[in-house]
Amino acid sequence: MFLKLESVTKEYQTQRRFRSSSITAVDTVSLNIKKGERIGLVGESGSGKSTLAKLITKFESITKGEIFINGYSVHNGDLSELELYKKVQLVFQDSSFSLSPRMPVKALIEEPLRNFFKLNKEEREKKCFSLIQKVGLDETFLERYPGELSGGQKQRVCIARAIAVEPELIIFDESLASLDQPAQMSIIHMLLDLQKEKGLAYLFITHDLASAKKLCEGIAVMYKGKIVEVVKDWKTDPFTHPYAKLLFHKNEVKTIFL
Ligand SMILES: Nc1ncnc2c1ncn2[C@@H]1O[C@H](COP(=O)(O)OP(=O)(O)OP(=O)(O)O)[C@@H](O)[C@H]1O
Repeated sequence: MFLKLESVTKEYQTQRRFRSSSITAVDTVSLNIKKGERIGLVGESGSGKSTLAKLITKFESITKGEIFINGYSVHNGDLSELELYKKVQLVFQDSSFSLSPRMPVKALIEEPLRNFFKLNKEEREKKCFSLIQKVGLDETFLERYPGELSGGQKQRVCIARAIAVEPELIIFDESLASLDQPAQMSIIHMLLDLQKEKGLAYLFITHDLASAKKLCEGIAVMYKGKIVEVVKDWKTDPFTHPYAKLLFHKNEVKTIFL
């Protein structure tokens, strides 16, 4: 098993007018993702999806439970930050804040290549060309600066940077939500091709079940901090939990009327 979540809980402490209370954002969640598996994580706003992504990538500390990558504990210090970063990449809804405005796209894509691989200048340039093409942009974009790109183009550069690391898992947290339908579809096709080529695993977080179904075979449904249902193949396995059924039904109705 590549990723294993065992009874993961995250509580946030809040302070209001001298009174402290806690919010359970993620509540005893267990989930497994195999190498090369594509899992959609769906659920309404506030159900704990982003918190779960932050726990897997150690952006947040865990309250209870444990997360394992290839059998190594993420929160108990078995993996260094660098090892974790090399294995798991996280792409946010608006990752453009991570793009330095003073660096051209080429330098931005070269950065992870320099950090993780021993390549000479020529090999690095070749890799940059191939990565920019993989995300559906042509090589002229390599000379541009982030400020000269549209939102969708910036997202593609962020995805190219994530792929450059050659991770085993990419977590997309509403990463395509700000893109129009054709741009979303073209990135989804690119991700499917890439998955076939490299055997990457994806955790695709969204509140839109329809887009999760386009990219993923498995769907995990989150509701009020808990994973209430996991179907390993949504084409054949029925949803049984009432909230998951409602979500699935809403999606069917939306598809019929579109
Ligand atoms: N830093 C924080 N401090 C306190 N509460 C938080 C914090 N971050 C998230 N929460 C709370 O945890 C719960 C889960 O939030 P989270 O962002 O994980 O939900 P989500 O499913 O990703 O929602 P969305 O789809 O709207 O992004 C929410 O009730 C939220 O208000």
